[in-house]
Amino acid sequence: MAQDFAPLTNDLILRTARGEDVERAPIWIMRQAGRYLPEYHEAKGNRDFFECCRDPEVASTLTLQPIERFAGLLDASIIFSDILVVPQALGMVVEMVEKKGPHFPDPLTSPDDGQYSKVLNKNVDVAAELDYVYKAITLTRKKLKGRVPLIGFCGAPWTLFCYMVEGGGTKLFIQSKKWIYRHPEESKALLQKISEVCVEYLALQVKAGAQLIQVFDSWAGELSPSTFKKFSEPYLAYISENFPKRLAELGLERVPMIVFPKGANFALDSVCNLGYDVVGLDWQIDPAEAVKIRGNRRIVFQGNADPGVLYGTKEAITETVEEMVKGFGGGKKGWIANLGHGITPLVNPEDLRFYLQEIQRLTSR
Ligand SMILES: Cc1c2[nH]c(c1CCC(=O)O)Cc1[nH]c(c(CCC(=O)O)c1C)Cc1[nH]c(c(CCC(=O)O)c1C)Cc1[nH]c(c(C)c1CCC(=O)O)C2
Repeated sequence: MAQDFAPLTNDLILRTARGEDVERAPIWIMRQAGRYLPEYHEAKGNRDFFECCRDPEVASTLTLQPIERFAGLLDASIIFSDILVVPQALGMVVEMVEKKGPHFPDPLTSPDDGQYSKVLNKNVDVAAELDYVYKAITLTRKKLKGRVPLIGFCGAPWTLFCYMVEGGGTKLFIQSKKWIYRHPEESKALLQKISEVCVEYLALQVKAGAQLIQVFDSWAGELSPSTFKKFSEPYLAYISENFPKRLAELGLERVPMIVFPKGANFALDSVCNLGYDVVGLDWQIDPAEAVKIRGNRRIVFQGNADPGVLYGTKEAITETVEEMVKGFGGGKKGWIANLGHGITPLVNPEDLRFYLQEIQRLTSR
């Protein structure tokens, strides 16, 4: 490692991800830095969202906010960035529209569209295009001073593909479905291109200081069992196979890999064979059922309470945590506590604190 970072004083999530027995389940929360925190709005001010991602000082400040607010209750940090920086690196314009979400003014409309071949043939300099992310990671590692490990991430090829063809969020996935059912080969070529960029991007995040990585397949649940096998799984497998190889080429040690194929519980059995150390679960699967499907495979689960429970009473939170802890077998092995998806806006941060405390209390026994 080129950088000289302080040694970790909490490596619980790394030991858990490697399948070791642990004293309690490690905890982190997807989207733990973000809009539910008043200090996020304060630090962001009226800066543009991607401007915050591109400014290492701001991005590292935002990454540290939940770690500072919930000191002793979070066992990992995740770099403040977005999955859509990869489409930007591929040459697409992406804007974040206040209160609306991401918008691509010029999405990929069809294989004959000039944009498609431009993106497909672009020689992406992943080191240069996303240099600001690596700088943010290195600065964050310095500021963390070894308190907790830092997670790097990217979007899964299928999820990024959806954004690139839809031009933003969607409920119907009309364009994505047109692409895969009318232009399967051209879709696969684009998915492959995205996968290659993701491998390099993740490896360079590790070089900069990321200590584990997560691949977010937020739209996996829009596919059928058959199309998930064709348009998502092969590319998730490409990443899990080639990312460690790329690390080795760069002289870097292997780091744990997490995959989160949201909504794809129908494919959990085969997702457990994709080559990832950790599989993220959403709240639509019973932990005990997931544990049964896992069998004796050396896979660690991550998740999975309904993020909506944080709008509930303390009693509802405690009951949910009790069920989750029991379902995952107590938390001494094989489980990283989280929510089943990102924390949502308007959650009271103190209710998140109670959720974290309850997990710690019920897994420390
Ligand atoms: C699908 C997706 C995106 N981005 C991401 C995903 C995968 C996870 C998931 O499924 O939720 C991942 C992401 N986005 C963000 C992070 C930062 C790190 C963290 O988890 O704390 C991470 C890991 C910051 C963000 N990314 C975004 C914000 C909000 C920006 C703002 O309005 O201030 C933050 C803090 C904006 C964003 N970015 C994206 C959308 C759809 C939106 C708008 C809607 C929303 O906020 O949920 C794309």
